Amino acid sequence: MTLVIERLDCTKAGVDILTGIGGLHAEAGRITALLGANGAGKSTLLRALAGVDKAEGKASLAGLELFDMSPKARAQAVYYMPQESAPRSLITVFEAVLLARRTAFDEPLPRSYQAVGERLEELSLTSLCERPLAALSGGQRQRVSLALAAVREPRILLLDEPSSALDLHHQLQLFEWLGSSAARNDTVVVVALHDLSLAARYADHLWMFEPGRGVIEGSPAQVLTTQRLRRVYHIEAEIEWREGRPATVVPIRALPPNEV
Ligand SMILES: Nc1ncnc2c1ncn2[C@@H]1O[C@H](COP(=O)(O)OP(=O)(O)OP(=O)(O)O)[C@@H](O)[C@H]1O
Repeated sequence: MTLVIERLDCTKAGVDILTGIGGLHAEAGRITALLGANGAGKSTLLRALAGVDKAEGKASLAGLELFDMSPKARAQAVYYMPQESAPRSLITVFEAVLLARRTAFDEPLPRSYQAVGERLEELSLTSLCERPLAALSGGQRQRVSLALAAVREPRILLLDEPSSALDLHHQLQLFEWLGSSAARNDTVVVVALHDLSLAARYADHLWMFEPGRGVIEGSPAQVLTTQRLRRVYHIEAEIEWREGRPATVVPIRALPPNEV
């Protein structure tokens, strides 16, 4: 199963944010990372796919035409997790995740309890399940946001910088969990990321905003080149390879405009 974006255009407040984006694929069961500089349009692309931002286009997954779906069906099939983490509410972690599950599934309560328990366990949140959302740290709230997303079991999961508040242990744990969860559930997972080493290591496929070319796609080995990092991020960088693929991107220095 593959998400295919044939074309996508998005205008906000009279400004063209995305024009002529197309020719993009994201295979189910794999992690696709979405890369690009600040303001390139990563969040807008994910929000447009989810129907959160108004956009025109043609995108499909196994015969499902995203832009022809009712808002309700689209909200069930495609979930967008924003950069901001779960709200500082007084309901507990368990209640919040259970509510998300019950909103998405009409099922017997014990089944919901089981699904919620499993997701909390997988994301190391069991010990926090009685804690109000307002009493969590930033990283803990970001992991709760992931549980809120995962428990809905969308066919397409779009994550906007899901590891920005996480310590190193939880970053690695998140991407390992994401990879196995995508494969187990045959979910299309697209993750907007600034950390190129995480993208190199965990993504099978990359989409990258490149000035003048829209969004290009390819394997980490095809996309992550030092020349392209100069053009996209205006940096000098070294790329370390392990087992035939880029493993770590080491930023060396920010380039002044006359060197890009
Ligand atoms: N409501 C809006 N009205 C006008 N322009 C907007 C609006 N929202 C976003 N933009 C512009 O759209 C462009 C893309 O923004 P977007 O948030 O998608 O970028 P991004 O790649 O996710 O950036 P970042 O890495 O900083 O999160 C930016 O230039 C931004 O200023």
